[in-house]
Amino acid sequence: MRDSSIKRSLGVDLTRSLKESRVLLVGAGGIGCELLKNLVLTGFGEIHIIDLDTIDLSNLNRQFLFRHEHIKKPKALVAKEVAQKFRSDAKLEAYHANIMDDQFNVSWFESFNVVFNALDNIAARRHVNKMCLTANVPLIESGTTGFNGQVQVIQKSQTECYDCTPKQTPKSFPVCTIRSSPSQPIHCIVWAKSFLLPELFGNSDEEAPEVDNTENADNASEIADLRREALELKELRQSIGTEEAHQKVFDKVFRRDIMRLQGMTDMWKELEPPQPLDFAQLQEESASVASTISTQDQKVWTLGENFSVFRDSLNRLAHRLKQLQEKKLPDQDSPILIFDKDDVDTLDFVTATANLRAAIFHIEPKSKFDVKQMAGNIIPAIATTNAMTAGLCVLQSLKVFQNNLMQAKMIFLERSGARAINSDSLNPPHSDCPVCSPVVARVEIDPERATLEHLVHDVLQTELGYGEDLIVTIGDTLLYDQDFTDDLTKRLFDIGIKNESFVTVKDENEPDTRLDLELVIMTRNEPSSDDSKPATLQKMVEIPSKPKQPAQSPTDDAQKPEQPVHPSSDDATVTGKRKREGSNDEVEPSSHDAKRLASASVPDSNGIEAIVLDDDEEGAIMIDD
Ligand SMILES: Nc1ncnc2c1ncn2[C@@H]1O[C@H](COP(=O)(O)OP(=O)(O)OP(=O)(O)O)[C@@H](O)[C@H]1O
Ligand SMILES: [Zn+2]
Repeated sequence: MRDSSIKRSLGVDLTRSLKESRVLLVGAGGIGCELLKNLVLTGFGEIHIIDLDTIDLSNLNRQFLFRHEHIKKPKALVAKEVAQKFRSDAKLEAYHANIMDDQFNVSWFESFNVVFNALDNIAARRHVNKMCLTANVPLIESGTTGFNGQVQVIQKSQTECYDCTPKQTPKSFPVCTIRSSPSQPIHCIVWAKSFLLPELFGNSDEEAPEVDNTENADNASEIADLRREALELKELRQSIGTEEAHQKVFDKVFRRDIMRLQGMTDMWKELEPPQPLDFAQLQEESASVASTISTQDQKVWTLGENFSVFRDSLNRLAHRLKQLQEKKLPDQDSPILIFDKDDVDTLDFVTATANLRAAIFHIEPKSKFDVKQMAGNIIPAIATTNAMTAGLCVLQSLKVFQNNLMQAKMIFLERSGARAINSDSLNPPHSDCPVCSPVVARVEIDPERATLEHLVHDVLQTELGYGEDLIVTIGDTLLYDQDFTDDLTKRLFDIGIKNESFVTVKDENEPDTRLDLELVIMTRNEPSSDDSKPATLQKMVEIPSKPKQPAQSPTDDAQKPEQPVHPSSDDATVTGKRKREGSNDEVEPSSHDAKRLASASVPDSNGIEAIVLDDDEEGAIMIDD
């Protein structure tokens, strides 16, 4: 976009703020590539991009900054290089690194006006959320799955943070369902990917996260049997690479193990018992199968075809393993092969063996394409969802730059509802959120002299007025409480507290208990003089009391805590009252007026008429002109 067009759309003031801004983009994948293009073309002045990964063939269909010649190159560096061509005066900085590395500390985060998350995992999202809260930098969090997308604006003390609502952990299946009584295609796929493949080619001692191995009185004997079976399979590993390997594996997992299960009649009172497969019969059926069958990934293969792909992929994997073994140096660990959705040999093996197992348990088979989605835990990434989400991220960030957090929204992209784009007001922070409810304070220490006692007595008790009853922890490790004073005389550095460590302080004083306190430890650059205190608070902070839990009225019981909260239009921060159940279309008149005003053409301080982009009442994006 030309500068003059940007100015006309955003107004002179906002355009200038963007030009002078310094923003961080975390992740240069599906959303990240789109977002970087938007940021550059909208005129953001300085953009830092970080991504730990290199470019893969499977990224090219939607991560449009990348081309075939970029495969194996760092995403962040290529993204910077390509986006620079859109606007030569944009200042871009790229890091091929993990955002969780220590070098990206609170002070570094503080140097940005806004941070954009375009990540694909909870751990990194949580980390950036915490860093932004501590550095008091607004965060625009985003994510997509298939046709669904979400954008959330997070600002310390004013909105919900990423961790205010619990996040779903990936689904796991009980070990007995996977190993003895599958009833869905996914059970057979998890068995092939997380049990059979690792037993034959991988690290079978590692527990797969999607298999729940918890033992209890009901499944103890079954688990003992399964251990024995696994041991037999391990022995079979020796035969891998020989002519008869596929028959040995087949006879064990698709015949003998199944006959044992069949014999457990109690299990099959309600269900149809499993039927072992016959090697000779399938050998015959597969004789006429074309050798190209495994390339037909949208077709659901017949039993004979699955048998053929099983035999063929087992040979391919065995050959690869042998080659790796031959190259292995004496001091290296034994080579292994692990599942990767983009590794055709492992995907063929998992598809074929999952389908053979599905036939045994009377479960519908799946195409290789479907198995790839299910085994890779992937919901297909859709380029247009990413593009729309990235656009919405920028629109939301404009409100932050306009100091207009009241107008910022939680945005949802959906395919199923009446509208593609829906919005909701931002919720205030949850008072019991372990991440954003603590008060943050900084403590400067002289690393040579400061002990835990200096922290507890000088800073917490003398400066901040804590009583005797407090608990000090770092991560999950207890540093101090009234009954544990062993480390008091030790130097902070010697008990694992370094520059930018987070130390949590909990007040145990009843009844007037203060909110939790998060201390960020900052080491002094210059050694301090001997008569100065080794640990001091950088700036005094107020630590309010914990809010008392209100007595619940009967009507409160009907309200779920997750329900959205409307901001009241005249509040400085996002606080407000709960929306009534089923009142999605309810509009507050005062906020309505505010929105109409914001979306009208208004002359800015230079008299230029700005066309302001905004959400309308219904959640759609509107451009007034
Ligand atoms: N801790 C981290 N530090 C830096 N970048 C990260 C971190 N965790 C994830 N990322 C990056 O975030 C991006 C997320 O993008 P996306 O969701 O499109 O995933 P992808 O790995 O590119 O694609 P897919 O998983 O669908 O094959 C990836 O490029 C990934 O490397
Ligand atoms: Zn929170």
